[in-house]
Amino acid sequence: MLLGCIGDDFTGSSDLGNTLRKAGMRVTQYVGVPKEPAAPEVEVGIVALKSRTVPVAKAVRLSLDAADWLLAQGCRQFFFKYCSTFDSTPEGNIGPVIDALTERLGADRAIVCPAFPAAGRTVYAGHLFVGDRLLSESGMENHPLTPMRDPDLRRWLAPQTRHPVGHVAAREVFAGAEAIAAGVSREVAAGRPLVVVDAIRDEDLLAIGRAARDHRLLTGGSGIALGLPANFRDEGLLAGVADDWSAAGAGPAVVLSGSCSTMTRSQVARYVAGHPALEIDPDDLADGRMTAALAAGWVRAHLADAPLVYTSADPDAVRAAQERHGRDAIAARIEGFFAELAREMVAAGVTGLVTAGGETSGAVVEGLALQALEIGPEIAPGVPAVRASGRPLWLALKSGNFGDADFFETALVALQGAGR
Ligand SMILES: Nc1ncnc2c1ncn2[C@@H]1O[C@H](COP(=O)(O)OP(=O)(O)OP(=O)(O)O)[C@@H](O)[C@H]1O
Ligand SMILES: O=C(O)[C@@H](O)C(=O)CO
Repeated sequence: MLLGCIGDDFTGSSDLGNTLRKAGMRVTQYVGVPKEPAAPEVEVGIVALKSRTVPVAKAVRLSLDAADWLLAQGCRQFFFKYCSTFDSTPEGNIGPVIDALTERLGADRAIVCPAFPAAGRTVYAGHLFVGDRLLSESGMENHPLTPMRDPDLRRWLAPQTRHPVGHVAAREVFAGAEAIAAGVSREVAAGRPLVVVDAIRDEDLLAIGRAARDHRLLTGGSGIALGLPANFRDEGLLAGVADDWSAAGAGPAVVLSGSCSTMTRSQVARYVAGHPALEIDPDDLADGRMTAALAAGWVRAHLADAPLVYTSADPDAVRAAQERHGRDAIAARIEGFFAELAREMVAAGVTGLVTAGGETSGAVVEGLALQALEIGPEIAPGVPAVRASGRPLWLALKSGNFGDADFFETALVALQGAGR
């Protein structure tokens, strides 16, 4: 294994896997820290954690366990993947995890760059933009768990870390890899080892990747991984990605959506117009009127038409459900429902699963006790098809904000083949 990655959620981890596979590396995503060594052909191992919004100490412990396993696999470079919208609070978890990883890995510097231009996330003058809006005016200021109220990454990260935060500005990035490397070294020499680096185009990310050739640790969104495979290729270390994806699952497929993001809700609305769909009311789950067994019966009756089961709802409905049942309690109930439903579906012969939402996808993948996912071809920016190792199951784990309105249909074609 050459590159060891730690992802703070499941969909984000497959987003990173997508970038690295497209650039020519053999990628496996692990569901939590594996107990066994990796297969010898794996060039990139991504340990996917559910650590974005857990208490700081737990996020640090999980991330260090992942780092130890990746160290044992012989990785020479490490990557901490967080969200391209820098989802965190003044307490963490991005800063504390970077601090802990720099120490454990003996890294004297860590680039901080959530830019992902293909998804509209850019960093300029140390500020994070979503499309043409500052992060703090993009809707992310209302995020239920990690409201992002300051777009200045240097200011947002400062209270989260023990280290001063530096900056390499766009004009240095535009000057290319050497200028970026010099800029980072200047910041480190000045006592600012966590360095926010501007990036607004893929070519900036490629240059950052070249500049970071010898960095022990990088941190960011999937974007700055774009330039890393070329470094390994230059050294003749890559075997090339096997092109064996044609064997996608021929069995039935199901879409499960627990994401309530604006994009997912428009995807649900589009899909409902042409497919059987079952909307789950959280109140019914809470009082037992709806169960995974009942929903599974409905799904089995519609299996030929790739049915959708969803709890996706607008912010007012979500807020009301949270007030009635408690935010964490209702989330746990819904996630448990999807996990059990997925188990029933796989037992019923489903070979394709599309899941929407990071927490939802994490619950499903953990509920199915999948241990490793091979990263396959891209379905949409940030979303690859993945195959469960050793099982006849193909999945698409979609982050809340990713994909266009037709995403579910597009994903089913990718998972089941063009013949569906
Ligand atoms: N109708 C609802 N009412 C209350 N909570 C809900 C409802 N539907 C889903 N949830 C919960 O909201 C959370 C949605 O988070 P999830 O990570 O799955 O989606 P997301 O935040 O849109 O995606 P991402 O993290 O990839 O951006 C889950 O914990 C889910 O259980
Ligand atoms: O970086 C992103 O935006 C995604 O991979 C993600 O982590 C969303 O949860």
